[in-house]
Amino acid sequence: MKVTIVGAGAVGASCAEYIAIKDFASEVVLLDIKEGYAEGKAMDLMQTASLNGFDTKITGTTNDYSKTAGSDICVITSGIPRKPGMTREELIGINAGIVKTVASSLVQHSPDTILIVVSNPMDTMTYLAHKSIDLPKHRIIGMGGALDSARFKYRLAEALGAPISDVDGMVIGGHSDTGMVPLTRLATRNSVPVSEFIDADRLQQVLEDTKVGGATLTKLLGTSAWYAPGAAVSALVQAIACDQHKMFPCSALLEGEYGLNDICLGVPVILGRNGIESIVEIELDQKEKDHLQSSAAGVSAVNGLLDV
Ligand SMILES: NC(=O)c1ccc[n+]([C@@H]2O[C@H](COP(=O)([O-])OP(=O)(O)OC[C@H]3O[C@@H](n4cnc5c(N)ncnc54)[C@H](O)[C@@H]3O)[C@@H](O)[C@H]2O)c1
Ligand SMILES: O=C(O)C[C@H](O)C(=O)O
Repeated sequence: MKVTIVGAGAVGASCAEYIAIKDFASEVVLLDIKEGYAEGKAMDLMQTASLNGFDTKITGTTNDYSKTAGSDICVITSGIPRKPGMTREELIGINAGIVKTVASSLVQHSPDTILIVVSNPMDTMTYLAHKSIDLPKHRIIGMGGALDSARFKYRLAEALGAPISDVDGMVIGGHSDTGMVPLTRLATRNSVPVSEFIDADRLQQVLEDTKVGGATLTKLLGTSAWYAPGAAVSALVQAIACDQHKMFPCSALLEGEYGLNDICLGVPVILGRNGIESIVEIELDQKEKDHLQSSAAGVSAVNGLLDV
């Protein structure tokens, strides 16, 4: 199993580290445009192998796509992160050009790959990948919902005073400060609705904190987060590589599902060796449907800024 990660920055390197520690891939290639950077990150990570007990071979390259040839899975994390006070959508001007070029270079060398898009604004960058390269729709996946759901579970556990392993919950919709749809109605503690443990106001606070999870960290760190994003990407890569058929909310190209068309948006999908094995259509109540529709409208408006 060969995995390429483009962008050896904070998220790309974190993702490579988690993949290596889980030890399911034979090879991880890090590629970056900055001279020597990916080579340095790869060497540093390889010097953790004997300490962390993994056999995954990590190599780095400065923009040489021939080294990525034959990758089973490619991850795009290249591009700029936001600074405090910015939205993800403001990154479109620089990141669209980067994602378009990187995606087509990757597919040129790995025509059978499954592509995971991470760069922001992620739903729009995933849509751009669909529009600009020739891969079947189940092989282009945007990562956002897995991260947002992990943050939702963190906030739920905090509010409930429960261990995180006790709680379950999912965030669908756009990966943006306003577009996320945390499904509070369906969140549980050991199968019991969380509304049995906390009141509506506290649950609303959990929802609001979840939606601004990325912005909160950006304010604290001065740049956007990388540990949980890297872990979330590595979970998707593992689900595909190991054909786990696990369900994650991912940004998928919708063709009628949830009443939406010609848009990439976070919905529950089953991930396996073919990428998106299926899109799961869950029954939403009217309020959730309305939130998903307005989230889609927001993403569509940003997609409209693309030159595709
Ligand atoms: N989808 C998500 O949930 C999620 C989570 C975290 C970060 N992100 C996004 O991921 C992106 C990366 O974030 P980061 O914190 O790792 O940033 P970073 O600045 O640490 O790393 C980005 C790397 O991309 C490289 N790069 C830029 N242009 C390139 C090109 N054309 N080819 C190859 N490499 C190139 C840079 O040299 C840099 O090393 C940002 O757009 C950020 O918003 C998304
Ligand atoms: O918040 C960001 O800009 C980065 C990423 O999308 C995140 O949610 O951490």
